Amino acid sequence: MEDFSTKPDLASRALGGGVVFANDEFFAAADHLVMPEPPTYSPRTFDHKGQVYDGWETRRRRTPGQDVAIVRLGAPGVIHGVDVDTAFFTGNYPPHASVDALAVDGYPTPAALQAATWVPIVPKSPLDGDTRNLFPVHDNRRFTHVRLTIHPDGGVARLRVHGDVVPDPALLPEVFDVAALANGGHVTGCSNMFYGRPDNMLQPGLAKHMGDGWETARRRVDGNEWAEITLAAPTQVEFVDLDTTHFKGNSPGWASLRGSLAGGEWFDLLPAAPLTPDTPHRFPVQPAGPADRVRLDIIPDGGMARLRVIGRPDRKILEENFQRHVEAQ
Ligand SMILES: NC(=O)NC(NC(N)=O)C(=O)[O-]
Repeated sequence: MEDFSTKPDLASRALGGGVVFANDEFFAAADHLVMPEPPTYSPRTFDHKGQVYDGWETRRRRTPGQDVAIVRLGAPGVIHGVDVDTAFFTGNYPPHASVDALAVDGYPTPAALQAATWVPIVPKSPLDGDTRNLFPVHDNRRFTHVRLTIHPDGGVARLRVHGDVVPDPALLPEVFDVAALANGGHVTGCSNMFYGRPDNMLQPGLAKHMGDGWETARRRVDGNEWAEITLAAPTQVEFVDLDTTHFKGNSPGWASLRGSLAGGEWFDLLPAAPLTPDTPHRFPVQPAGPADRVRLDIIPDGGMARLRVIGRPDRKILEENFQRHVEAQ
């Protein structure tokens, strides 16, 4: 079985995910649940409420019940697994958790979300403290929200909701970035990710710092490093952005981009071009037929903050993909 935790985190704040409701945040705010950075801990650090935690922490319950937090996914999609990470919660982690999901249009209020009928995706399950707790999910439907319930109370550092983004074509323009995670692009392979994961390149906005991009180790043998990205749909590519921002002493010397359709031969979208450190390059692409996959070669190695593949995707395929995951609802 494929390791679901390598798939994008649909709940991540990096994609615009957010906590829209929590019934109790006495010790620590539920907003921490969706932060993209790994959780941290500083022992014997107290604020006015108690020990400071990088997570969501409720008070000790003195009445029966559970605590809940509702998360709006940054990018709606099919959920392949959930990680309830209790990092640093030792004497105060919840002994059990369950997760439900919901598909809803528009921008519902917290009250409407609480009143909705949720679909169980992880039944009430035991948790371990101070560790990731991974639960596979088998449901082919596209969801927009998740609800974490902790039984009866305690602290959770992060809630990661790993899956495949399924964008709503009705909300997408004719021409857009078909490599963006938010639009359904995703990494399907890479030669080296020593310092930074290649799917960082597909995150929205400008890279915050060097750690927010794809970075390889220094290559000491012949050849070059590469990453392969599956696009949102077969696309006529018009522009490619290769952004080396923050990579000053470790930008690739050159880069090329090739495309392929339906597993066919690779063809050039951008023949090897020299790159400048710390620069958001934009290259026009000569129409060369549609591609549903691209391969970025960085020569010989280095870092890339962002990769954008801007083009005109096949609307019919976007629509079919969307319908496949909403029909079941
Ligand atoms: N030492 C603690 O962590 N105590 C309490 N939590 C905080 N945040 O102080 C508790 O009751 O779980």
